[in-house]
Amino acid sequence: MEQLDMFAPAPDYNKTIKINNGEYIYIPNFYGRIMANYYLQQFTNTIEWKQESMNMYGKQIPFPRLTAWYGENDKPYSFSGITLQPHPWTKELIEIKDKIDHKAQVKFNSVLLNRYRNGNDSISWHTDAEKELGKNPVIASVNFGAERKFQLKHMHTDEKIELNLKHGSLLIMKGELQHFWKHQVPKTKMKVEERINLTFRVIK
Ligand SMILES: O=C(O)CCC(=O)C(=O)O
Ligand SMILES: [Fe+2]
Repeated sequence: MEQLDMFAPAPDYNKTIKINNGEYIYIPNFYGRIMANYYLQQFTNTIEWKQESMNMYGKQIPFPRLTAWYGENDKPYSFSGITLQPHPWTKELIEIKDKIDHKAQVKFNSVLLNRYRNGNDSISWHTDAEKELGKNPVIASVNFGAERKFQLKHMHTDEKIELNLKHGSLLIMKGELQHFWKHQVPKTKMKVEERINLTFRVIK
């Protein structure tokens, strides 16, 4: 029975992996160490990080991570009961967006940044299937800093997939994935450094 809790190892890198009801591509070395270090430092110092909170049963519960929203200014974004007005693109975000647009063959217009300060910061099971993202959204996620586990779980079959998202890596999720799979970055008891994640999206 223990097997039910096991996460299947990721089969292959750099090419499209077809799973039940979805597809993804994981590219561990999308950025080399020098560029990845540069972006980690830039984003740590220059992004307008905020501690947002969620209203739950009349109480304000802080998110277990810092967030920031950048992109085209006519595209506000709502999730977990909050609406964010984007900051304008920075030079570094545009550079990354151009490289990812090319790779994913999508013109992204917004990016949500998450900053996980230590192992106690996390994002719990959810989908990126908000109305504004439309049907079968492509989500491109870039990672800088500490390696953390990224887990996917099929909503109907409970099938699980786990990836260790490395410094400088890119993960693209597409097809039906957001309608059938939840994802999370769980807390960890291991001593980990900061991690910054950028998820590029198209807001319709
Ligand atoms: O930090 C990550 O890898 C995932 C972030 C995420 O799922 C989100 O912002 O929706
Ligand atoms: Fe997400």
